[in-house]
Amino acid sequence: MSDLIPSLSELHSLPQVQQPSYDDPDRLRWVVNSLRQLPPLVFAGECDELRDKIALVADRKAFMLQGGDCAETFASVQADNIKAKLRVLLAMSVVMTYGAQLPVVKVGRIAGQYAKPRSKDTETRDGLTLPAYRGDAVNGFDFNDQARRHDPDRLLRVYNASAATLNLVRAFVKGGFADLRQLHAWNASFVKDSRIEERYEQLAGEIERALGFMLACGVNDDTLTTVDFYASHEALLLDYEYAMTRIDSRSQLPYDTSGHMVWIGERTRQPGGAQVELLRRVRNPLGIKLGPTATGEDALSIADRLDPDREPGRITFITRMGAEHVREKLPRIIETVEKSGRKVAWVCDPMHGNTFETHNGYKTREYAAVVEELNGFFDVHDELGSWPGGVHVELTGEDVTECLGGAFQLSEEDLDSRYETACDPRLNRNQSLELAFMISERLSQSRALRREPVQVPDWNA
Ligand SMILES: O=C[C@H](O)[C@H](O)COP(=O)(O)O
Ligand SMILES: C=C(OP(=O)(O)O)C(=O)O
Repeated sequence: MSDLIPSLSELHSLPQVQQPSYDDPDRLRWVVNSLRQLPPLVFAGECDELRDKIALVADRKAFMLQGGDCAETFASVQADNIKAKLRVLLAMSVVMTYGAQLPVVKVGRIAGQYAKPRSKDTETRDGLTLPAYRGDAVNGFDFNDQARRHDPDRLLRVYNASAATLNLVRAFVKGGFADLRQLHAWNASFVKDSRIEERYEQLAGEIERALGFMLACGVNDDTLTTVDFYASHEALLLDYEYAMTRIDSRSQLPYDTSGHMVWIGERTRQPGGAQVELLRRVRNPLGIKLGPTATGEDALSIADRLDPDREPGRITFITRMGAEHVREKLPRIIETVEKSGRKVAWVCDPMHGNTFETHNGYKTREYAAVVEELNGFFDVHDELGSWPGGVHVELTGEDVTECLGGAFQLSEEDLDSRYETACDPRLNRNQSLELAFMISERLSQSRALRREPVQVPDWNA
């Protein structure tokens, strides 16, 4: 492609984990070449714009909300589903922006989140062992031989599903759906728990009055009617991410055009590994997951590899320690990184360290543990004087029953009624909104602790 990017065979010669094993290399080659002919899904300039916004997060001037499905599926690429996800993310961001008086950078786990790293390569049911489901990008969810085969043609379906999703997302966020005057409409048939509903309706009413005042004063610009929304996913599959990497015609630099922001997972963040080798060459803003076994030195060594020039907004550390470990493990990591002089965005993923299996066999998370990890995250940052820059959550706009607790006190027995995730349990729309109120309170406290005046960054500066 260019000497700025290693060839696919060079990439595959590096240590790598969590990759599919395809049985037809010719077909894979054909798929990769076909993908390389297709237009980029996102534009380099949009990735730069997001990097600038994340730089504001690292600089304490904004908060980041990153959320969406654990695993998107081809079957769920439907208008209602995408709209519901967007609606919950927009409602959460309004709650946080208004409550904490801080701009919120909105990033979906969307339009590309189709590949999953797994703990085990296989799954056994009733004595039959088959390859584990690795996301629709790799194989099918159904438990039979044919579905579980790793099929390279699925990468083309990922491209098409991502393009269709992005197209609708762009239309929604720029075409009137995200108009702040629609706040009540986003809520129609939404929050059903009376406590949260009351809070949301009260907040929407206050914002409506404030907007009315602004409009009466003659303030009427795009910021009230449209939002900037970005797409992100885990850059897990080397073949796909390589095929989507393009040289930007403006800067002559490579960008992974499969999403605005891509992240490296907890299982694939080896500094000498293939994912890091590819992503260190592309210009996108990058997320790096850090679990409870990560040290401050690990964090620094991967950051040095991915971002030797310490470019503002390039690195977001997404910490997912688990509620049990966050207060013990996180401080050392933050201290080591901050002492090095690096400025990164610190984002809390309160989901991935808090997964367990119930007696009735469901993989789940307790809403209380999610809140507890977030409280630990805020407490640690408040104590160290660093900035709790964002949250990364697995959620859906539907009323699923996948995580326990929350406003409706979902119990293990309730999981049976709407457990629909293809991989890990997601917060439903009520739990998500409830979490947004909790975050907005903690954010206000963090800002008050620092006695920071309200600052409105100039996104376009
Ligand atoms: O989303 C993260 C991982 O893909 C997921 O937690 C792995 O789940 P597993 O342990 O069931 O394989
Ligand atoms: C796999 C994921 O997380 P982690 O790498 O932190 O386990 C994920 O966010 O989908």
